[in-house]
Amino acid sequence: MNILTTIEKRNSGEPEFLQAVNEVAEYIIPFIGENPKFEKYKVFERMAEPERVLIFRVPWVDDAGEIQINRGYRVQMNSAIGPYKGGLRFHPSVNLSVLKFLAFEQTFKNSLTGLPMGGAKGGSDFDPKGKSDAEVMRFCQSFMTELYRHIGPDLDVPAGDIGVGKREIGYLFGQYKRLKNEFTGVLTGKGFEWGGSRIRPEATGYGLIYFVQEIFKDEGKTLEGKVIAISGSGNVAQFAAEKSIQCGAKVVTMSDSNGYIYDPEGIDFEKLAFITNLKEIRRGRISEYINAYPSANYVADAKPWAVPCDIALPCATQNELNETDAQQLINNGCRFVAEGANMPCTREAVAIFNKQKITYVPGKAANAGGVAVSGLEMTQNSLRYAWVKDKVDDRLKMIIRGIHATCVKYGKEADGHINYEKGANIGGFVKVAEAMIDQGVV
Ligand SMILES: NC(=O)C1=CN([C@@H]2O[C@H](COP(=O)(O)OP(=O)(O)OC[C@H]3O[C@@H](n4cnc5c(N)ncnc54)[C@H](O)[C@@H]3O)[C@@H](O)[C@H]2O)C=CC1
Ligand SMILES: O=C(O)CCC(=O)C(=O)O
Repeated sequence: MNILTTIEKRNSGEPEFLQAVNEVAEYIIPFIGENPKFEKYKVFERMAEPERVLIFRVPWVDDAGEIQINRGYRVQMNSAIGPYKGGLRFHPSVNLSVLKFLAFEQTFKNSLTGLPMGGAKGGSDFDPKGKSDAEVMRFCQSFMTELYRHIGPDLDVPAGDIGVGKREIGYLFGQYKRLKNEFTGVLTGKGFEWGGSRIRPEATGYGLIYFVQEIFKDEGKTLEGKVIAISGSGNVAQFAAEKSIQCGAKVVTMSDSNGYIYDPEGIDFEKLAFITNLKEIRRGRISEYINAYPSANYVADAKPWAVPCDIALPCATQNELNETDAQQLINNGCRFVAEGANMPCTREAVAIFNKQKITYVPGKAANAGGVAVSGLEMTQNSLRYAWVKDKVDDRLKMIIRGIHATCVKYGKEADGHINYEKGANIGGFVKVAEAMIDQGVV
């Protein structure tokens, strides 16, 4: 039976996970064909099977005194090159398939950073939207009351993802410290005052723009005056927008799960500060933007891909950009797509980008800046030291340059076009695969 048939049979009913595996397989299976040792040691088959999956009950009491029950998960995918590392997602759509796809992607992404981090992901179907701070705290405490047994600074170091920001990391860290009676770097994305790294909040969004700048640099271009469509309005979207504006680009859209805003004059620093306050403090909806800035439009129940732009940065969630969106973006002049989110483009959308030679950068390369700075936070915690902002930012730029170079090395095609997806998948695979062979059949 061929490799993919076995994996598909074993994971039937997990569409997101199989989508992620199929994407990687498209490039890795031919690569394995040219490098038979990887076949002999069944490296790809082993990489597609998590080392461990934890599923647990998370009971908590809401503000009305009612008992609520959610499901918690941690998928510890691969520890060949370092401790498990990857975020926690709190969102009603969370299930095993989604977390396995994210943990699988994370393994390749972490490898690309060049830092010693394995791959993991976790979370819960808990929805923080509409919950009080006290409810979020009680949920986080209950979640950590089980998770703490399975993580540690040299074992597994979770961080944030959708629905998990500084507030949630604080509650999770507080409970871990209380249960273990020790102050260690068991989570990243911590507050600066208690072990967090400078630039970690900004890192995913900034890293995404640094990656686009690397591509433009090779072509002798800059971001000055470029029109950018961004989806999402959370952590990644906000800091991708901030860095884009700093570089002289014009950001015209942002969105949430209810719809998007289109501001043809561009979202400037003041307007972005309004969005940050709206999302991080008031926890409101993006539709409120047009009350403050009436010259912008709000489009309900839609994604921002019909808007003319030079560059599209999907920064919300998986499968948010399909083949119709891809063709519409191209018809409107878009020539660059870089994923701030994990797997936001469907396979059909990517096929259209590849066929029409649109520069497309997958999330495992383009959004690796976040986990890279998490890795630097782990380093600082081990040193019991805190680097200044510029030092972390310089390291982030250096890591992104390295990832770009790896993609070019493995992804350059005969006609000079760079297939970043091919480059990222092969580049991420090689290091993990070699480590797995070195460590025997485990
Ligand atoms: N936070 C980080 O450091 C990293 C995050 N990512 C990825 O970036 C994406 C966004 O994550 P964050 O910004 O951290 O989360 P966040 O919770 O700060 O923001 C999520 C954003 O996505 C929107 N969203 C969620 N579900 C949606 C849906 N079904 N349709 C449309 N919009 C939706 C939300 O309204 C919000 O604007 C995710 O795919 C995440 O896995 C990737 C690398 C690192
Ligand atoms: O910072 C981290 O450890 C995880 C970031 C993350 O979840 C991701 O890269 O998707």
